[in-house]
Amino acid sequence: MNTVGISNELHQLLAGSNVNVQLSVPQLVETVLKRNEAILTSTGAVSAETGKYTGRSPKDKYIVEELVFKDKIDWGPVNQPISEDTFANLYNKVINYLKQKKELFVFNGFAGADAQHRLPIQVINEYAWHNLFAHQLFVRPNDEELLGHQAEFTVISAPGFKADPLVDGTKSETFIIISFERRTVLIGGTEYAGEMKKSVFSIMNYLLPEAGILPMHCSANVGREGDVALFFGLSGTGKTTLSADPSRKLIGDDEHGWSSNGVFNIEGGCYAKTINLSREKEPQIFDAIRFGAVLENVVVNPDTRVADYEDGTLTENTRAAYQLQAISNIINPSVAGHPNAIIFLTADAYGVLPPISKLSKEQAMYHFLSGYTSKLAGTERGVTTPEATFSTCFGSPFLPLPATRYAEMLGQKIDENNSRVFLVNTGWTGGEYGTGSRMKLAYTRAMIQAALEGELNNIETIQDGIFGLEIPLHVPGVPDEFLQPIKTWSNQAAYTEKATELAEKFKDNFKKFSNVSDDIKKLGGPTI
Ligand SMILES: Nc1ncnc2c1ncn2[C@@H]1O[C@H](COP(=O)(O)OP(=O)(O)O)[C@@H](O)[C@H]1O
Ligand SMILES: C=C(OP(=O)(O)O)C(=O)O
Ligand SMILES: [Mn+2]
Repeated sequence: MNTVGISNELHQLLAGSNVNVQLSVPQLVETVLKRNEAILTSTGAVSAETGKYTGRSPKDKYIVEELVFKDKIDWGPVNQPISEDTFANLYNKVINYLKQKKELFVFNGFAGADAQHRLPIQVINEYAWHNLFAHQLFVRPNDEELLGHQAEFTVISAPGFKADPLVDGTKSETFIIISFERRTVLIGGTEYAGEMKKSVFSIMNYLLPEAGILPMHCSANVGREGDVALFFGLSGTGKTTLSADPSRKLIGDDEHGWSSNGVFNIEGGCYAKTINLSREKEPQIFDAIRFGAVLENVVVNPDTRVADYEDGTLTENTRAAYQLQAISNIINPSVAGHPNAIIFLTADAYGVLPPISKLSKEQAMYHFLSGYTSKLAGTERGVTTPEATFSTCFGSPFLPLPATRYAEMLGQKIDENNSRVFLVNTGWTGGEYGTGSRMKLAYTRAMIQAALEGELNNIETIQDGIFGLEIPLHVPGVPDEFLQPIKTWSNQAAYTEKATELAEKFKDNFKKFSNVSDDIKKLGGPTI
């Protein structure tokens, strides 16, 4: 076996296995096709299907309850405890399972584009296409970095290994378990590649705050003047779509750290939704899907091998994974200065939040902690229509520490850097989900452009009567009446009723933040 780059313990455990370490992208593509794990498509990308699991399984995600970490983790439905024994038992079973495979695939690289703050990681895969995904999504080492590479965290993904809940102490056949003590993520039972990247993100959400760095579930790009913008949002709210902007260089589409030097990407690639993807609306993403890219659950014509992005038969959560370099205007390495503008994206299925509004400092903190949005179909198992949710910090599924820890850091950083904050509704307008329609992407882009270019700094605004948000009266390229939700509803009483219902939900949800300052409680939320 080629043992270069395998940690000692694993080396012993996997002795005798045929381990392919650090295959190149062409080698991986070749292997994926040879093993019939995926098919080649007309653009040169490969396309894989993941069977039963086409989105994340949050209910099957655990953190091992280890003494040193026990008091730090925010235990609950997101961070479910699992015992050390349960983990050890599953770990051994997974290793034994992997040893029986004809070949395995290993990627050595980093989480974190900033050399000062990165985490050396190792990803061990049963499937070659998952290893190709790891190559695209994580930060690749150069030759010199590879020589000195010493993994500090290992991700083991064995989708073909299914747990037996009765014996193994899991809830289902699927498990995603993080052990901070053994510095390992163990994944079994699911083929959805997103689990690998999001579990590494969860690890970084634990490790970075200890180093004084704020980890963020956001995309980021930089303008001609070097001005940095962040786009926070839960899945499907537009982080990837809106950060791909021909007039701004992409830093990253999903996970970033904010240190005392500025922001850096945690990843080396993007994971774009491809449902209804068109070259006309999203040219950069469309063109990134070429050789080396991995399509997931996209329906492909078996003869022409043309991908049909309109087809959501397998899932709404169809995806493409590609390295950042597949986008033409990126910043490399993915490191930039402090954010000038911060945008909170929310896909409001009630259709009552303004398409863009300016937030005061208190409102920014209130909305960051609230993290109101809708879970959109597909990304999590079982969600088939938009579901209103409050996801603290716009990323609660990935936060091992209490939300207030991240919020305090954000508040301080916004103060220090005078970053402007906007709330952008990329969800529904003219009525709630079902009667209204999804916000037009071209309008959202126009509003974001205006915000980032400073055009909304000193303009006339009107205060929303229910949420207290400052709504601009005019935005270039967007009809005035579109800016105020009440004007987009045909029945204004119905609007008020729905908006009030949502405002009450905000207030109920915020009750759990008892330690938050009175200013944020009084000035941040709905005014009714
Ligand atoms: N107004 C809008 N703003 C942003 N995205 C929109 C809008 N209308 C429709 N969409 C679609 O919503 C999806 C947003 O998903 P994505 O950018 O991948 O979200 P995230 O990266 O936050 O998970 C894309 O498929 C995009 O085409
Ligand atoms: C990959 C995911 O994130 P996003 O939809 O934000 O890209 C996910 O939540 O599984
Ligand atoms: Mn995304």
